Amino acid sequence: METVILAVVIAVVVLGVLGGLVVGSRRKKPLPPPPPAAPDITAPPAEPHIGDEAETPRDEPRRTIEEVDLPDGSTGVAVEEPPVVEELPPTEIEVPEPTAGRLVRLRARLSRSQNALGKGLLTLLSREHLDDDTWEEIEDILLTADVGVAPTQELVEGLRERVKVLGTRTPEELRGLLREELLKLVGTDFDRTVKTEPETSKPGIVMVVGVNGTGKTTTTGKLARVLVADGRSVVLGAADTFRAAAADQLQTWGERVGAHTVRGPEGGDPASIAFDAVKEGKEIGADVVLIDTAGRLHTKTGLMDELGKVKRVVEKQAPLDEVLLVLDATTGQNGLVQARVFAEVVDITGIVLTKLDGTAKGGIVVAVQRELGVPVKLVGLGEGADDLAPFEPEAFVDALIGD
Ligand SMILES: Nc1nc2c(ncn2[C@@H]2O[C@H](COP(=O)(O)OP(=O)(O)OP(=O)(O)O)[C@@H](O)[C@H]2O)c(=O)[nH]1
Repeated sequence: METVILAVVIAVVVLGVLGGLVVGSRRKKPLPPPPPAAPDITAPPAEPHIGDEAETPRDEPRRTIEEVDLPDGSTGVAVEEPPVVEELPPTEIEVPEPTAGRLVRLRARLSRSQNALGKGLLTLLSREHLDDDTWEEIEDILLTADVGVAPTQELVEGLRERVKVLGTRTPEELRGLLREELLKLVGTDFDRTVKTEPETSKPGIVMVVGVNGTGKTTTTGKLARVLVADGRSVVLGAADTFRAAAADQLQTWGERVGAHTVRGPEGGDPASIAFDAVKEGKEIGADVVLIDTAGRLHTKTGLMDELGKVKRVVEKQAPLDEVLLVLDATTGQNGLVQARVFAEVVDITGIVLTKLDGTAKGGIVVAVQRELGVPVKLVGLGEGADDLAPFEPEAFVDALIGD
């Protein structure tokens, strides 16, 4: 019996020792490194290029928002916040520059472009002997500046007479003489205010006309700024339905100063848009309605008739206070022919000479007033928003002859 017990004990001890050895050796063995996880290879996303369409995944049919399961909060998956769409701030209303003294402010542009006229005349007049040749040169300078034949002769005669009476001349005296004679030509008696305050009831109605590309839309926009600067409220009528971008262009001008634009479909009837603009101006109690019309060649009878119709339709509601003819000063004498035809179709009451900053032909101011008997009321002296100035003869002549 004892032998059996002993044998069992020995067997247990031997088994225990063997088991311990095996476990111990397992503990000491370093574990082999785990096999590297198979890399999840996906093609790198290609950089999108400007104009690329965003692709929809091809294997997933499109789902509507109702079909998309929202993750329930219990899964612990972080729910991404929807992106916050920032509201665009409303277009900021600009405060246009005051209109008073704009021409003086823009004088440098005028003098730069008109230098040849004033400086040339002064140089010639300063010659010791003013012989016939010199007077002819003076005439040439005036004609080159598009003053026109009759006004040129008047000016030369006037100067000749006064220089003779004066005898010896100082530069200051000559400048004074020339200034007076030029002022006579430009005219100081015209009423150059843009009529926007009707005697009976509001609003004042202004229509802007002219051939293509003279600057009508730009001028209408700038004029809205002039009026807003003077404290008036404005409605714009985009009756240029011919040029696709014209209504947008006008509306942008309007938005900048808080003026509403009445517009219609592209290619629509300009007369009905003009009518609606005046109607709206009346309804909201605006001070002025400015109507921009499409550019048209004075030689196209059909288009000129259409312009007459726009005027007549507007006048069913109230008479027009101003019909402004926009002339591009760089076209010089060609503008006169246009002016004549436009004046026949719609009574022109004022002239806007644009692009005077880019031409030495400032004499056109004189010529066009003579041609129509209508004053230049505004001049465009650049592409900037406030580069439209009420025309002031003194400031204009001073810019021509310099200080
Ligand atoms: N330098 C200069 N450019 C001007 C002036 N006035 C207008 N322009 C430019 O002339 C170009 C034509 O102006 P718009 O106002 O589009 O001409 P538009 O008469 O309405 O043109 P249509 O509708 O096609 O007949 C634009 O580039 C204007 O910026 C100005 O006084 N000086």
